[in-house]
This record gives sequence, structure tokens and C-alpha cells, in this order.
Amino acid sequence: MPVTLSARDVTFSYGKTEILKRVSAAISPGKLTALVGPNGSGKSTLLAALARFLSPSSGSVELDGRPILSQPTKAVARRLAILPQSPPLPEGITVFELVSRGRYPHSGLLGLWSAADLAAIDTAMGMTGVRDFADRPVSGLSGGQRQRCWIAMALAQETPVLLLDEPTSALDLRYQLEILALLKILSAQHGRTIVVALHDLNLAASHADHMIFFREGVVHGAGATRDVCTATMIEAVFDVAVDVLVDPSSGRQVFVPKLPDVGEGGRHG
Ligand SMILES: Nc1ncnc2c1ncn2[C@@H]1O[C@H](COP(=O)(O)OP(=O)(O)OP(=O)(O)O)[C@@H](O)[C@H]1O
Repeated sequence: MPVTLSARDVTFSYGKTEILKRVSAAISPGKLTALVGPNGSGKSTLLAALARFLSPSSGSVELDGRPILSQPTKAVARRLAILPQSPPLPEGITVFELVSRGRYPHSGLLGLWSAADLAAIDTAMGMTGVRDFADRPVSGLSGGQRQRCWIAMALAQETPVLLLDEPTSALDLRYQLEILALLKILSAQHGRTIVVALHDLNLAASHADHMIFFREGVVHGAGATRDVCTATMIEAVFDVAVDVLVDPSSGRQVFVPKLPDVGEGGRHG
């Protein structure tokens, strides 16, 4: 039975400001879902609520049909991993040590690594291309290399549900594509349920099975990518006009923002 995750009428405020406004979303099991929306629209807040990092002022998040807040932390961590946007880096930690933290929910009383733990750590480092750095301090790596270590940590947790907040933001083009391809494989071939907040709409549209368009704490549209990712939806959510082109080699739709008219000097100067 796949793990199910859903938000039901979730409202959350920081002080008097309502950030999530009666959000309902059923995350499709075994699919890759992209969460997209403007800066400050509440994507990170929604992911944090889905991961029980914060408790809604009303409504509830349910994991396997039961309120996530009523379930033990370690039991949740065996089924759901989250990679926040800018997690704090423990001082002096090596790549291996960071990635191995993903195994804590699986560790026994003595906290020793089993062969299964070591295999999961090694596989996660291999999938994200950080195995060569295993013994180096994470703080001495580039931003993109560091990002891949964090992704490896989340993968090492080997949870059926994976939430990632802008995991490709610091990555070069090759690794953006590799990480998205990896997430796609994890969902399509291994049945993992993945929600990823992304800013690159074309990356999202070309990889995600489902998309959630979010604006000002409200779900504007959700469903299969081919149904919801339209120029009309993008314009409504981002206030940016787009042209839709068809990539001749793949037949995929590509969304190209219409540039504001800044005059000849502005465009070339
Ligand atoms: N700890 C906090 N205290 C007060 N307000 C916060 C806090 N964290 C976030 N906010 C506010 O909540 C709103 C939603 O923020 P959130 O980070 O969820 O948006 P986002 O869609 O993930 O944005 P981005 O695309 O820029 O990462 C923003 O207005 C932000 O300023």
C-alpha cells in the first residue's frame, strides 16, 4: 500500500498574516509533483506543514489517513523526508557524516550503522555524485556540491515520501537535469511519492507528472501537468505573459516569457 499524504483545509499564520489559506491538496502516491508559485506565495510553508514542521491553526495534514501531528516523530521520519531550502550546516561535518544523518530514523538504540545503513549512504552518495568527496568537510565544497550532499542525506533516509524545497536552486544545468531525472526515476520506477518546489517552470513541466500552482497561500490549480500547466495558468499565477512553443525534437511544450518592452537601448545596451 503506498503512503498517502494530504492537506485538508490547512490554514497557517505568522502573527496576524495568514500564509496558508484553507489549503487542500492530495499528493498523488508514486508520482512526482511540482509545487510552483511566486516568491513568498507559501510553498516552503506548505512543505513544512506537510512534513509536520509546523502545526496549522486549523485543518490538518494526514499521513496514511491519520493526522500527522498525532504520529510519533521517528515513525513519520521513516516514511517522510524533507529537504528544507537552507538547512543549517553542522560545523565541521564531513560529507559522509552529513549523508549518514539521513539514517537516524532507522538506527537502533546503540546508533551503530548496519550494513543496510552503509549501503543506503553509499547509494545516496553515488546517485548524487558526491561519493568522491565523502571524507571532505561539507563547508569546503561549492554551493552546488553542498546542495547535492543535502539531497543525498534526504535520499539516504529511504522514505516512501520525499519533499524537497528548491533542490536545484544552486545547481548548474547538468546537475539540475540529473537531479530532476533522478527524482523522476525514484517516482516512476521505485514508486516514491515526491513533492518538489521549483522555480524553473520548464524544468517542472518537463519532469513532473502533476503540478500544484500556488499563489498567495491558495491553490490556484492542481492536476496532471498536461492539464494544468497552461499559458493561462502561468499568467494568472505569475502575472507574466508567456508564449507556448513546441520543442521540435521532443514535442514538449516550452513556456517562454514575453519580455517587457524596454526599448532598443535597454535590450541591447
Ligand atoms: N519565520 C517566519 N516568520 C514570519 N514570516 C515568515 C516566516 N517564514 C516565512 N514567512 C513569510 O511567509 C510568506 C511565505 O513564505 P514562504 O517561504 O513559504 O514562501 P515561498 O513561496 O516558499 O517563497 P520563495 O519562492 O521565495 O522561497 C512570506 O511572506 C514570508 O515572508
